[in-house]
Amino acid sequence: MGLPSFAPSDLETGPMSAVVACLLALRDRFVSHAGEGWTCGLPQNGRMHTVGFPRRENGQVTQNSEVREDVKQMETTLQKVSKSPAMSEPPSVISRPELSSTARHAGRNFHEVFQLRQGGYSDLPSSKISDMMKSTSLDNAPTQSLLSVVNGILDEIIERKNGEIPYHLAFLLRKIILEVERRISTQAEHIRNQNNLMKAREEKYKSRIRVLEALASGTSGQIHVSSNAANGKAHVAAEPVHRMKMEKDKFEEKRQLLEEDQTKLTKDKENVTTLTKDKEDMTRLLNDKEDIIRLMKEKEEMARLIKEKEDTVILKKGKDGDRNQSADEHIAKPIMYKDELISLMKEKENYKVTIMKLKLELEAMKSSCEKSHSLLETKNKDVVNLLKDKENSGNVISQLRQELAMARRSHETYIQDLKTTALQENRNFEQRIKEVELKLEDSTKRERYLEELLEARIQTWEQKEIMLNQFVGLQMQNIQDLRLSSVSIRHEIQNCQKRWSEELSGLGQSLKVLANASEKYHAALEENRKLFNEVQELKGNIRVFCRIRPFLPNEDHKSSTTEITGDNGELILANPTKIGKEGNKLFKFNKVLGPTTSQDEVFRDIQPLVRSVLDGYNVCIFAYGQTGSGKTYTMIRCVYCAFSN
Ligand SMILES: Nc1ncnc2c1ncn2[C@@H]1O[C@H](COP(=O)(O)OP(=O)(O)OP(=O)(O)O)[C@@H](O)[C@H]1O
Repeated sequence: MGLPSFAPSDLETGPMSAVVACLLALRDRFVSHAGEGWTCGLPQNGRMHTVGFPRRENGQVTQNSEVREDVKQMETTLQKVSKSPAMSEPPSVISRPELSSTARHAGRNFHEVFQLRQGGYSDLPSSKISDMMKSTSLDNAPTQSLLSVVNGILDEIIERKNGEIPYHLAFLLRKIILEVERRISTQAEHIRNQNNLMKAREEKYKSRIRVLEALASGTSGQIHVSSNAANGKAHVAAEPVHRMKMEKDKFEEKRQLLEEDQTKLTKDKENVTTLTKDKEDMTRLLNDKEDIIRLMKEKEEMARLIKEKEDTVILKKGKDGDRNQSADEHIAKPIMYKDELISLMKEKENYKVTIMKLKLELEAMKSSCEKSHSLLETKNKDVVNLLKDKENSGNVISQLRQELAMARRSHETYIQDLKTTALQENRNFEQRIKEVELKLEDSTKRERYLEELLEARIQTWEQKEIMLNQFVGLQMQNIQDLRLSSVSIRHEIQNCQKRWSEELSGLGQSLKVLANASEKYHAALEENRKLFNEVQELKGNIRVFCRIRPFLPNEDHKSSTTEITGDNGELILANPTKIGKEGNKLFKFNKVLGPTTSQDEVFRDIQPLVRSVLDGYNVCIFAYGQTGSGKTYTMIRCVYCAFSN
């Protein structure tokens, strides 16, 4: 049987699975040794058989095919266990309080049994080993104890010269190896989960840093808004307080998350410590294997010594042959040497077989050790990477803590500002409350005054309503009276209308009579006018009147004399200073108006001319005479009388 080969890619992608495969190969190797009928000897041709592990049932050994089925079943179970997330946590790190005491007790029992043993493992009673093989004992036993047990059993196998191994011990070895495989696979899964957790945590920290940056940039804006709000609008002041509470809650949540992360990191650190211990155990196992190799070398040395002894025996045999030829009394000695030789030959054969077997085991163990060593180196690198990740995480955490402290300081400053603003706002609120209370008192007083006024006005309006009702009643009565009177008036109007219509008809007839009379009057008037104008024409179109002004008070009455002879318009002027015709001059006019003629008499002569003007005739009147003779006096009077009439 050859050990499984591992590609570098396998080592990179799944070092834990490679370790599991290696241990499985080791297990199969041991099982194959044990499967050769309770005594695990090598065949004569030196080849290893892949024989399954036999089981004892009712004192009989079962067939190898059944054993192989069991082995396959166990391998399948092992794969399931290594892949199962429920089994990913090793029992050594179980933290449940109800199991911890039981686990400690079982682990102590296991350790006591396998460390404080008397003699070899094969000397232990099968009942005790079966007790130890119970799932609780193996599950709760420390890994170091398990490895030491494996080491002890391997030592015992090597020490046994014939390679025999008891069934129960081989089964125990197999179970322990399975348990170790399961733990290693669980650790691998755990490390993988830790890697994923670290990546997720890194993403979370990055997102938190972004959130903190956003908060740091948004906080100043909020302060600015709150300061603006504090200037005038008091009702907005409650909003910053609410926002402050929300910010505080957010910081509390972040703090809790950071504490949880710190706890998780502490757990990771503990897991890394456990892994480091496991690594140390594996290193110790490797050292033990090196001791095995050293023992193998010693065995080789021993074989060499046996060969030398054999050579010595052969030489002795040659000497004894010479002695047989020389003496008969020494017959018994060769027989004794022969028996000794036969036994030595048998022993030599056994040693040869053992040496061959050990050589093969040594080679297999060497290769497995090398692979285990490379796997351990890979694991060591993983552990180093994990430690580096842890350091980086620590740096990130310290950086985040610093940022958190800065954010906390800024938050405290912001809270302080908000408190100051809140105090100021409270003062403003108190002042406003006082003002509002004063206004409320004023409004209460005013309300009372208004209520009283309202009551008075209601009473007044009630009185007015009563009066109005009375007035309305009176008015209604008056309306009734008026209606009655209006009916009577209507009757009267109708009677009047009848009378008026009758009178109008009478007036119409009178008007017709008057119109006829008027027409006749106008006709007579026209005729009269014609006759008047004809009279005027007959009187003369050009008429000359002479008016004699009386002497004014400052004039001499004896300077001139006038004499009017009659109404025929003749006038004689007498000048006493002159004789003859020169002393009496006769003038003839249409009419002569004397000094005693009044203005009305003058107008009486002019009035027909005025009527002719109104009838449409052109008339011209002008005055002629000496300055101061009385022209203006006469004309003004005539015009005045004409317009006045
Ligand atoms: N018939 C009269 N009776 C009394 N007084 C008269 C009469 N006629 C004229 N007088 C008086 O004679 C005066 C002169 O009259 P009037 O001014 O009319 O003269 P006259 O001719 O218009 O003068 P003149 O050419 O300068 O304008 C006035 O004081 C006026 O009162």
